Amino acid sequence: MNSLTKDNNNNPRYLAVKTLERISDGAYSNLQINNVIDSTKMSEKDTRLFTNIVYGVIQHRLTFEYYVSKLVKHPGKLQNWVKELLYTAIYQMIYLDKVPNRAIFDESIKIAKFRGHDGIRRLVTGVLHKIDRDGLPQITGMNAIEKQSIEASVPVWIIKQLNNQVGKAKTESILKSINQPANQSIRINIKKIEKKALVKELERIGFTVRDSEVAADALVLKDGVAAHTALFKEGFYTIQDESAMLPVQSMDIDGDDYILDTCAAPGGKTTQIAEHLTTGLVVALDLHENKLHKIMENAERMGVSENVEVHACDARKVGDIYEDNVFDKILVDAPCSGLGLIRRKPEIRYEKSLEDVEELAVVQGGILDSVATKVKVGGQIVYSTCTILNQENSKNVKDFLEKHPEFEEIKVKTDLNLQADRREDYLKIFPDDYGSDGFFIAGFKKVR
Ligand SMILES: C[S@@+](CC[C@H](N)C(=O)[O-])C[C@H]1O[C@@H](n2cnc3c(N)ncnc32)[C@H](O)[C@@H]1O
Repeated sequence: MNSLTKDNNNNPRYLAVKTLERISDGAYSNLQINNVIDSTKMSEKDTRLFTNIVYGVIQHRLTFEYYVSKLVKHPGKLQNWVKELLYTAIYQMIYLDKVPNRAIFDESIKIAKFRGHDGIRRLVTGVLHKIDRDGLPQITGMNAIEKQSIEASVPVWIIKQLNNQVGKAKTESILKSINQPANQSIRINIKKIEKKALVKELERIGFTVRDSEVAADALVLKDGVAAHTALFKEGFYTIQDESAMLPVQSMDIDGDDYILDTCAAPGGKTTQIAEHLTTGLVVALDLHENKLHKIMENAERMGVSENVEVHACDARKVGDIYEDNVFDKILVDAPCSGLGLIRRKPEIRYEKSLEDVEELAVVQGGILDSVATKVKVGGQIVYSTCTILNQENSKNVKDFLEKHPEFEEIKVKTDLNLQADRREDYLKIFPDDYGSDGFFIAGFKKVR
């Protein structure tokens, strides 16, 4: 175990507290975590512990805030880093079976002493010993939704929306599933390698590999980091959630199609489209010019750059650039609140509000309206989001069909025929359905 030195550069618990302070000030968790991993010399084991603690505390933040509010006399007066330190200790005590409480206490008290003064050391020691002696405080004295919110660490407004839209039992099941670890899934580059051969290679270098229940070209990996292999660098696969593979699957692409991908960065779906093209082209747009290089980098790594063109453009203004009726297919993988990614990006739940959801729905509707004239008669638009609330999903489908009688909704098909007996044409995947991200996909055909 690391002991605290003056710079603490390699101590996973100390770094976790610092990283959590930055994230609670608004920094992105994945960027902060990657920065710390890249700029320090932690062992693989300590890197895993560091990442685990940071994500774990973010996932359970509301629960831990509640506990600390009951365990100290003046929670409002605690400095941020002391709160984060207590949360990291509580997380380890509850969720990390292999770490003995004694080690958690010693390390946490050392950090308290190093960063604070004797009073803080005494406070941290007192809180941890109280938990050890009496257990964690009961979550009581509030209504059922507030209790659910604290237990699952999900804001009340999200629970209320879900209760109204999918019912209490489904909401409960979603809440239970979102604090589980996310799957590590990859999409096979069908232009470069067959599934059987890739599985063999991955197993040879130590991965445990299984088929996905969601997407035929996906594999779910354990026991290694998919982004660190030569196979990844050489473009034999890319890292993508299983549900995120479904919008392109539903597009039924022909090799010579001319396709518009309106919200394309970092290019997960652009490269998937390009893998199906021979002489065809996918035009990938994104509002942010500085993100375009990511799309091309991915296309080059995957060996499909000849079939990809990129432009910076607000998708609500495609009318200024493209003629009407030119594209065979259009993908609108819209900017959204991302609530379907709650497992992979745990802080999303605290950052988004109902107002954001409503504002994003207006942007999404604007993009759909703007691309409607650009697809050929007989062509298709696929609309997708990685969120699970109706405002950004089925409501947009309904509004689009009302405004655009020249389109008909078509049933979304997937390679593995998911939810084949559903009543709706669109496909909704919730995070508890298969353990993949929540996603929404709808398809429209231009009939006149
Ligand atoms: C859900 S992400 C796209 C993910 C991408 N399709 C993939 O599979 O890798 C949405 C993207 O839309 C971009 N965006 C946001 N507003 C936009 C707009 N008005 N026009 C075009 N792109 C936009 C964002 O920069 C972001 O990269």
